[in-house]
Amino acid sequence: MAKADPKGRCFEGPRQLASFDTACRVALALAAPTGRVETVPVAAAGGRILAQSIQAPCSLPRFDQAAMDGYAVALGASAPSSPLLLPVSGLTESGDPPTSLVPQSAHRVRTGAALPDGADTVVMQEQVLRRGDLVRIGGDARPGTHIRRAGEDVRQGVEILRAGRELRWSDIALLTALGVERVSVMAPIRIGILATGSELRRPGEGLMPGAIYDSNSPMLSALLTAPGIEIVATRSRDDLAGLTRSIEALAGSVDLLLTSAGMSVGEKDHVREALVQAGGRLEIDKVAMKPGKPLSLGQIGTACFVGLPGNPQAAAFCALAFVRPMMAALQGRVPASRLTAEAAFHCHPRSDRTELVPVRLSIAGDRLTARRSGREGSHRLMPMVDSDAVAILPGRETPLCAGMLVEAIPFDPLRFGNGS
Ligand SMILES: Nc1nc2c(c(=O)[nH]1)N[C@H]1C(S)=C(S)[C@@H](COP(=O)(O)OP(=O)(O)OC[C@H]3O[C@@H](n4cnc5c(N)ncnc54)[C@H](O)[C@@H]3O)O[C@H]1N2
Ligand code: MOO
Repeated sequence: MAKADPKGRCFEGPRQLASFDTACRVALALAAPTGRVETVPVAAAGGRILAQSIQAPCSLPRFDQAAMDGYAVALGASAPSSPLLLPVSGLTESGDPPTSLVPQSAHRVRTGAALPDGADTVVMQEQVLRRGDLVRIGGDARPGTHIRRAGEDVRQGVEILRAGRELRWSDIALLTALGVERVSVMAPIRIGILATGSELRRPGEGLMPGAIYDSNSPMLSALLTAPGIEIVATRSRDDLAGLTRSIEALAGSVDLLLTSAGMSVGEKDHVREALVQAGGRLEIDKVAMKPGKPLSLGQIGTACFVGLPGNPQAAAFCALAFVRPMMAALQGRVPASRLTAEAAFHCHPRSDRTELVPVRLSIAGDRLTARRSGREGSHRLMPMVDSDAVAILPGRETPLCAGMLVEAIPFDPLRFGNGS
């Protein structure tokens, strides 16, 4: 049943503070993989999430080939006991079809050229003496060297890339070398950003006293932009009917709907109510965190809903802690891991809240350290400009001292162990 909140507005949903960890879990649970797939040219697939595992359609190298510019010869099992004088019987350039080695001869080869049939060794050209059509191969030539064997890099039929992997430049090289033209990837995740606030203007629009520029929408777009992510950003004034219409309109066309501001307890903070009027529901209404306490998580139709608080640090840190992992879940991939760093600061976090603080990371020897940046205040932008991660400080009764380990989320995702 719909309940009336203290301001008498009609609103359905939970009203107690969730812990930060609970909110992280709920966020991920709300974001079920969309399962939508499309095929794209391999050259355009960097950063996209592979939808189906791929088996090697052929081997790499495709054929036995020379690993050095030099001479292909047949030495047999052991090195020659004395220098060999051999006539040069042919030449294979890279790209030439394979030929056969004339017995008791040396065959000129370029790096990457098909090894002539019958040859078992390539001697580097720096290690031979050439006189006219003869080469002298020293007794130090080692049989079987400087040959790349067919299939030594990739064997035909083996699984080379697993579904869920974020394709990177090395994968593009591998797939192209194997002759793969198109790959099946997760179709783009659509994100709608709705900045609410009658005070908001765009740079270029006139700014009356008391108004501000909407920096949250471009900030969030920049923070969330990635291959396979489509973002549409709009703006709404602080009126319930307009906000409800904007939420309805966006929710029908996105997988993830983000609103900025309008989450607090002011007369004009209508986002929760607009969401409910538009047919949505809330799972989390407030979170025991600082900044970001008014954060809300829910669902509207098939879209996940994240109501971000308006203060820029609160909006950005909630996007890093909740929205980025939700994007990963919608794409069917594992969210990026947090980092562990040594605190290079001292503070007294609150016992009842998780604090998110901007930090600058640095590497000293084999230690990653996190130094707190800027002054407190979630309206401030400069601490974020001066940082490269947000540290997560769970509520604690005792001070956090320099040298203790803290978890941090880097602003730019670091990717290791890419899911396969
Ligand atoms: N009486 C109370 N007041 C506030 C509380 C509270 O618990 N009781 N919570 C505070 C916290 S914490 C936050 S965070 C903010 C959240 O407020 P809203 O989500 O309702 O956002 P607004 O009040 O509309 O704006 C807050 C702040 O952010 C600026 N803002 C808003 N949108 C943008 C934008 N697109 N770009 C840049 N800056 C934006 C806005 O002008 C305000 O300065 O509420 C506290 N108050
Ligand atoms: O989320 Mo608010 O920014 O804690 O101040």
